[in-house]
Amino acid sequence: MKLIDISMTLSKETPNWPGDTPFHYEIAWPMAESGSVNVGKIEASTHIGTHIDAPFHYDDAGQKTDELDLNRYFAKAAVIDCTGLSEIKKDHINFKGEAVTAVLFKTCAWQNRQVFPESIPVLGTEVPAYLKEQGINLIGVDLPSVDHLESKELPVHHALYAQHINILEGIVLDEVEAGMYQLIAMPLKIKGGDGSPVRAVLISEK
Ligand SMILES: Nc1ccccc1C(=O)C[C@H](N)C(=O)O
Ligand SMILES: [Zn+2]
Ligand SMILES: [Zn+2]
Repeated sequence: MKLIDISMTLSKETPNWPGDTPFHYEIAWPMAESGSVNVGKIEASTHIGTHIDAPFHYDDAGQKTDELDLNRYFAKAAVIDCTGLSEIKKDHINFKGEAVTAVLFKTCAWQNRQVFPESIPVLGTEVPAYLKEQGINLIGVDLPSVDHLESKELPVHHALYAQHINILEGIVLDEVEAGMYQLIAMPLKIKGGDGSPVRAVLISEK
């Protein structure tokens, strides 16, 4: 069984959403002071790097990070190659395989992970209803958002939410072939949270 890491590295080079809290790590209590151990301290937006959005991120009444159903993040997942598309339409979505509950879109549109992208491909607003019909309850993108970066209305976030589909953002799929995998991407149990960084991995079904 081979794990494929599809997570971004968290460091001071990890680009944050413009204006949001950057990632910061420091050794707050070095061994020389504590006498026994190095102890670190972290600060960051909950939407840093590879992360999930809790529905509370886009709806005040939505589910919080600690209330999420973890089954969704331990899922049979189809990776779909959408390289070069500026809008992903439902015709691009073809996967075979039973009991698939997650679809991961490989766009390869965010190559340099040390810089926040200027523009990104988006999902067509008809895609969520189609995915729901296929039994999907989680989608993932190799991008910092499922909507246009300037969007304030977040039509795709809301269209997914209306279909009870959760969102995983910032995965790295450049080296991953289209096909079927087991996905594991567990959010931290942050009480009242609006999202969480995750360590996302795939296990090949082959
Ligand atoms: N961190 C932010 C700060 C301000 C405005 C949006 C964001 C976002 O994170 C939006 C993005 N669609 C996201 O869910 O990750
Ligand atoms: Zn997010
Ligand atoms: Zn989002």
